[in-house]
Amino acid sequence: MPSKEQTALKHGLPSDAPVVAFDDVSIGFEGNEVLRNVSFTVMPGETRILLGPAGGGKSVLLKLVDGLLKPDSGRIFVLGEEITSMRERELFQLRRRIGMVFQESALFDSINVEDNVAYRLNEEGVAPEEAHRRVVEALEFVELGHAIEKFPSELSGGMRRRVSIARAIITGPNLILYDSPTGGLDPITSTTIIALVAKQRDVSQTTSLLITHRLQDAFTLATHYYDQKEQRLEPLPAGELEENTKFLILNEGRVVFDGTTLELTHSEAPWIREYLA
Ligand SMILES: Nc1ncnc2c1ncn2[C@@H]1O[C@H](COP(=O)(O)OP(=O)(O)OP(=O)(O)O)[C@@H](O)[C@H]1O
Repeated sequence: MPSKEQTALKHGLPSDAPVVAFDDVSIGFEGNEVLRNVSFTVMPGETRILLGPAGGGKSVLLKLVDGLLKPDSGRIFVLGEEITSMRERELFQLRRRIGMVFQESALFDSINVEDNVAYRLNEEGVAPEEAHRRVVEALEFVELGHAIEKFPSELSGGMRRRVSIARAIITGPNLILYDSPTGGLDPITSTTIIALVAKQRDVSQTTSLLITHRLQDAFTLATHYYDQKEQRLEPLPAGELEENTKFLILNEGRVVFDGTTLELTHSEAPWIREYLA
């Protein structure tokens, strides 16, 4: 396992610098405040799981990280840069280092899997042979090498999610934002997607923020590691927790929990206990 310094170096950051930092961030729409005074940090190599009731502001938070929305107040730092005041051109550069897995996969139905996965490489003008090599590598990472010529309409929901993960990792991002990657999937297929999230965390040490509505997904990530040799999720020894996995829980736009798995499971706060019950 790489050291904290090695993981941070991979992100081009000093080891004590966060990959994402929110400082007193608020945003609202038409008079309704959606996030209120949100502050938290995500360190290099960390997988930060966002939980909370529907409408609590989780997707808005991810869009703020990607610079798709701007806060009304507060400051946001991503990969060492303050993005709050960035112009679109600078944001475009920064987004090249961020992979986004959107809700419902958001694939282009009129082009095949290869072209969907290669989309950002084509935008960047990467040579076709190089793009093909990287698409094959990304599809192999998500165990979908055989589907390269298929169209999205020919794929199952789980396969579509895997294609969207391949598309997000193709540029070798420093940060991945997963918006409900298991939403609408059955429990077995969800576990295959969570295994890929763990693989990115444990094999590539990529920092990520992940929204999920399934506590089961969250606790699987916190109690399992990706075994590269066996190519599957394995439980950590009894009593051990995955130390790079942390939680942020939002309720009605406020942070109601920010901490480790152990702190979460030992929380005495009535709202948290009820939420986890
Ligand atoms: N562009 C927008 N314009 C107006 N309101 C918005 C916009 N984006 C989000 N909202 C509102 O912000 C609130 C929070 O939405 P958000 O999608 O972030 O919640 P969430 O926690 O991700 O919910 P879910 O778990 O259902 O995905 C909702 O009331 C939503 O209607």
